[in-house]
Amino acid sequence: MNFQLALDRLTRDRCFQLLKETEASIDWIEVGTGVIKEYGMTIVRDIKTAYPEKILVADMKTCDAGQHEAIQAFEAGADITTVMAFSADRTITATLEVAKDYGKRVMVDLLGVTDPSRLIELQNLGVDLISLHYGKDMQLEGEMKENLFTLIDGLEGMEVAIAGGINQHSLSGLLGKRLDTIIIGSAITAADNPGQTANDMKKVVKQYEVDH
Ligand SMILES: O=C([C@H](O)CO)[C@H](O)[C@H](O)COP(=O)(O)O
Repeated sequence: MNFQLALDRLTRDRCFQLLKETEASIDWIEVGTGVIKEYGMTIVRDIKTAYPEKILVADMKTCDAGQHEAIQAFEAGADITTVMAFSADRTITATLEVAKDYGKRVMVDLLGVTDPSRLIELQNLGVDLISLHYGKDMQLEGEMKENLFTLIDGLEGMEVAIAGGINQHSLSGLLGKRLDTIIIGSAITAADNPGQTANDMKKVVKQYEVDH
């Protein structure tokens, strides 16, 4: 299972500091939407240059102009760019086409999607990587709900990531689910000791994999 660190609402210096402290525990680095809005594609480029061996996810959250934004992300060095599942099909296919040209990938963000039939449509469009997402603002109303998983009931042939306020307490409850990537942001980035927290959380995941 991949462990993805989401860098959100942070300064550039803090992003690099956090990466230094956590790099041994993380597999994928996500440059968060707000960080990209603050610093542009330059920070995606600079992080990929500093960590070429890590998979870099540019959380573009594209919802239109798919071709242009995917080119921006991949030219900056992203391995994966994100596009919103509610976007027009044409936006999603345009993003997928660019990814194919670059030999890169697209993660489709399911934020706001409640109808499982959209998953079938996405699969028919050629999507092979999705993220279940309980948004930052939704988190103000409580923790991620179990019904998020109904979206992927019976789903096969797609890699599944999950994000949304996952912390040291909720992590273990996710490990029995059909998940390929766990995305963690503030539980690590706002921790007193991010390096230790990332290490502890990664250990829980690794131990689960050893046991199952
Ligand atoms: O995508 C995210 C969110 O929409 C803010 O841009 C976060 O990266 C994702 O939710 C993970 O962060 P946490 O919820 O803080 O774990």
